[in-house]
Amino acid sequence: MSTAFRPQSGPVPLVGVVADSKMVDPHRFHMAGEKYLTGVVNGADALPVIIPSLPDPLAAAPLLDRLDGLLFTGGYSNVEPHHYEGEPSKPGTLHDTLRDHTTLPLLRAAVDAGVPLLGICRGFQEMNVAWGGTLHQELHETGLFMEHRENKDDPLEQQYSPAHDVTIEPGGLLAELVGEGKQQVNSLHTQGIDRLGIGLQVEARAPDGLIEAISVPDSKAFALAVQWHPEWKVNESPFYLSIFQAFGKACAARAARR
Ligand SMILES: N[C@@H](CCC(=O)NCCCC(=O)O)C(=O)O
Repeated sequence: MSTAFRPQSGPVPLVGVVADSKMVDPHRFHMAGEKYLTGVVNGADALPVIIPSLPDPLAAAPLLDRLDGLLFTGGYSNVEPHHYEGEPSKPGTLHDTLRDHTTLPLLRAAVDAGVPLLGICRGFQEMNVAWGGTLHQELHETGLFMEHRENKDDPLEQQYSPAHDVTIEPGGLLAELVGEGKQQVNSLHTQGIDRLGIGLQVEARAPDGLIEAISVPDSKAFALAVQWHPEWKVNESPFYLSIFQAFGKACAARAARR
């Protein structure tokens, strides 16, 4: 599937994609995974722009004025536990302080401003924390859940292949999109929702009861976050594609109001 942007009727939505901050040799870079960018192009029919996680975070208002949507991506780093009064991370845990400082306030600001947003994996966990929820830091050590991690030694295709069902909860955005019932999703995460954020709605659960998708029911605009990775070969899964298309439709509606 070409990633060349397909012309469409109406103004082209501009979608901000949050960046991970990483040191490459002596310099700090701000990066977003390619599959998120192509997911925005091929799944949401929109133009992606990377939003840096600067030491002095960008002011939200002028940014949100210019954006038609925001994608909060997955990432190997974990939200720092002090953001949810969690126990200190295990030694060697990867964090991204700058990303946390950008995304946690930006999520709230985007909902307040009526900017559509989609959260994926780490972005899903950020939404829960931004709404006052907490995380299990090592799901596999709780004894409460099945294995949700990928095997990093497997080929990527296998890591991102369907791993378990999720049951779509009645009355939410996902139920509107695909109906209640079960959907197959991939699973590449060590952490997960413990206490649900205040005012968030559960959209889907794994067979072990773990919350796998949430939304902000009182948001003026589309505000959904999922623990799995719908950006992975988005055009090859009707379920994954329906999520990005619903997000893209909300972004296009904002663009059309400009
Ligand atoms: N670090 C968190 C979130 C996991 C996550 O986002 N994994 C995907 C990383 C690679 C990608 O962007 O696809 C956790 O471990 O729960």
